[in-house]
Amino acid sequence: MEHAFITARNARVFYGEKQALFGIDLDIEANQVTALIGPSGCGKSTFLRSINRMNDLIQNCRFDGSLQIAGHEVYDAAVDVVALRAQVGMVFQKPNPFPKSIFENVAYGLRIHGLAGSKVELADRVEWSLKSAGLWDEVADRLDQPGNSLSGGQQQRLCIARTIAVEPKVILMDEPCSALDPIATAVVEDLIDGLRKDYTIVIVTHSMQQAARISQRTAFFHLGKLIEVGATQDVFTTPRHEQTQNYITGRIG
Ligand SMILES: Nc1ncnc2c1ncn2[C@@H]1O[C@H](COP(=O)(O)OP(=O)(O)OP(=O)(O)O)[C@@H](O)[C@H]1O
Repeated sequence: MEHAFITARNARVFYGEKQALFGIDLDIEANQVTALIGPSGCGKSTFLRSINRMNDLIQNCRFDGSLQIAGHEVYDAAVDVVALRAQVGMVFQKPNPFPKSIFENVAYGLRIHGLAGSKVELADRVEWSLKSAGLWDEVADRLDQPGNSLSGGQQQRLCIARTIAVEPKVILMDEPCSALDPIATAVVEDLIDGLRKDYTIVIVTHSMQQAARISQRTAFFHLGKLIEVGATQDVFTTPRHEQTQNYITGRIG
């Protein structure tokens, strides 16, 4: 049997003495959007951040178990974490462009990862990334202006462009639309749907409507455990567990 692109086996995460994830077994398929849902504090973000070892940046945070991407153990001591985070990019809740120009926001990662040889190549790659993020037409004539002069939705697409620029395999998104208005949210949701043909996307969302709109698979977490995972439509229409049912009908969370 073929393995899923990302596999978590008995994944446990601790913050000091406190255990936040309890033995997560989860398969994430390539070129799909997988939504992580569940009540506040259930461990969605902790799980998301363990995929690219963002949790390493939190003091006292420890991972146990196995997490593999394309058959490679992410927590192997030999893993180059900087390279891993380029391969497994992340988009955050609040758009966080660098305090640099629109162009530099995208070019920066290309430079530090040595992905553009010449000036022309760099400019081409920036243009391609901004096009892929659906932002090019809005910024082509103002590339030298600060990234934070853009609207919230544009800034989030700039952050997506920056992530895409370094050619990741996986894009992690932690509530990427929660700071956006409904119109900007719809634009970013359309973008995510388009991106999945080239990337594997894992998204944490508080919005069940959003999970239903954009994901193919949904994983429901509760109190640090993975309660159920399945095709999004099945999880929302015929959940197998009472806790899932309670959450999606608004009784908990
Ligand atoms: N930096 C940290 N230090 C200590 N405990 C933490 C830290 N981050 C998260 N936790 C704890 O780990 C558990 C899971 O938190 P996590 O943020 O992953 O949940 P979540 O489902 O993403 O919540 P939310 O939807 O509110 O963002 C919670 O009990 C939380 O208090």
